[in-house]
Amino acid sequence: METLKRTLREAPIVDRGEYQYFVHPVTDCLPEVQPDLLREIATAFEAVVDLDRVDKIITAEAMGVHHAAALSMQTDIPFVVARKRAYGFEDEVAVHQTTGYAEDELYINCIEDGERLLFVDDVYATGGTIRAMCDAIAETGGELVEAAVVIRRQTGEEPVDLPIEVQHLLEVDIVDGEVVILDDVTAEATE
Ligand SMILES: O=P(O)(O)OC[C@H]1O[C@H](OP(=O)(O)OP(=O)(O)O)[C@H](O)[C@@H]1O
Ligand SMILES: Nc1nc2[nH]cnc2c(=O)[nH]1
Repeated sequence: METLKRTLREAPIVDRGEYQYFVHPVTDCLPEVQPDLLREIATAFEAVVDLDRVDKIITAEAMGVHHAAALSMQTDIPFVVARKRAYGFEDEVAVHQTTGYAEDELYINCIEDGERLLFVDDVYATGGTIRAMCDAIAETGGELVEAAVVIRRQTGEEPVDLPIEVQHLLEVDIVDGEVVILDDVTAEATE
């Protein structure tokens, strides 16, 4: 995780209302996304998730998509995206997403009954997005068996209760205007 850690420590911080927000290729596709960073992350996901029991990867638009695509290419497991746009397919399930700074509607399509799913995302902060995804996935007929994010972002508040353990690759906080790495859970698994 050396590239990820180095680039996070260098990440610009912007204010989003009360919320301090780091800007990084993992979470914003800015500055530019380097292919070696995507590979590093996909390889680390392979090390911390039991992929043998996963039929399909699911992610949330927009900033989970590049991670799901990289992991899909590396594992040959297909992926779908919970989109911010409704398609109106018969089995579409709506997700009401609440984060620390916004609310949105997402829509899940194209999950088959009994499919075992891995939820992948860029970051987990309040847990609002994962909570909403868990509830909605339960309505699709699919089974959420694994969940993993690149970055666990501390917010100073307890995250919401979740029905599944969420793996993360790095845990970070923002202290005095800089990203601080609190935990690298992949250190033993990948190095
Ligand atoms: O744990 P939470 O507080 O729910 O925050 C995490 C969510 O916030 C971001 O999505 P956002 O809604 O900002 O949309 P984006 O992916 O389009 O940036 C991120 O991609 C996660 O999905
Ligand atoms: N880009 C970005 N997304 C977030 N989602 C939750 N916290 C953050 C953050 O600090 N930066």
